[in-house]
Amino acid sequence: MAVALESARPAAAAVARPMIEVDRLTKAFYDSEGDRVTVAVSDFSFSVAQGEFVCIVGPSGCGKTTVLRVLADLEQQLSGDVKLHSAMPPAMVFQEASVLPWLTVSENIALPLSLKGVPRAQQDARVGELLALTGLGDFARARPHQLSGGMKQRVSVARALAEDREILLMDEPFGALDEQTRLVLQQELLRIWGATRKTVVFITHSVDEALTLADRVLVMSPRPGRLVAELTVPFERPRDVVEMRRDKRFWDMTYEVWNLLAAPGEV
Ligand SMILES: Nc1ncnc2c1ncn2[C@@H]1O[C@H](COP(=O)(O)OP(=O)(O)OP(=O)(O)O)[C@@H](O)[C@H]1O
Repeated sequence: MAVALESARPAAAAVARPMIEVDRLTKAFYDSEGDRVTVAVSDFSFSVAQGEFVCIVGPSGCGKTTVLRVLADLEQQLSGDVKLHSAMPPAMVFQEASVLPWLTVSENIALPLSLKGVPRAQQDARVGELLALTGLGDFARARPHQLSGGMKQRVSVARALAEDREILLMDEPFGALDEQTRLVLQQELLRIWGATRKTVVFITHSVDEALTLADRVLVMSPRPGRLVAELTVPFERPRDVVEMRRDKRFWDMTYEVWNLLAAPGEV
């Protein structure tokens, strides 16, 4: 089954229209003989509204990346219904910064545009905007080996934004970074998201990262991943990633999610 892409709907309907609708998704992986090996995700349903930031948390191996790959139309042989109400396929950011070492920061960011044959002047203008948006202005001509891990990941985010796709899929993008860099990039991502209002699905192992970023957190069970709970995150925006850690509700919710992860029940 291929993921269905739809044309964007008229702006009048754009307030809280669903951008992503997943209905009873089940995905199993088979060995070469066709015998079932692993059911990664089972009967998983959720939706994401336009402009919403949703985080998915769950134990290792519960199928989080599989869900993201399904949304990116990278998986075949699944059951259920997956609809993306966007004219363009989603952009993706992975855990490992996927920058090309022989290209400069600007060239890395411009890559999706140059591959599409976008005229050079347009590329330059877009790259200029993205360098400013992601705080990389001083590093336009640097090559990846001259960058820290956090900066490389900024390049990955900038490149994912280059084509201005409506849906951004992020698979543990800050998972390989130290705690302090992670916090800085969470704040940056919140600012970028505030400026662009993409529809974001963000996977993380970190409960506090999910609560820091998301409008809603989906909690998955151990494999086969099912939806255990769906929590609305009450913190007002714009958020300050440090200040919000002084809020008792933040720790109460952290505790609640940890309890769900420790003893998953069915919704
Ligand atoms: N191509 C594949 N072939 C066979 N099994 C696979 C394949 N991809 C994923 N799996 C299995 O599906 C299950 C879910 O994997 P997935 O990577 O989606 O989990 P995850 O929640 O993202 O894990 P983690 O948090 O550790 O990254 C795992 O048991 C994994 O071994």
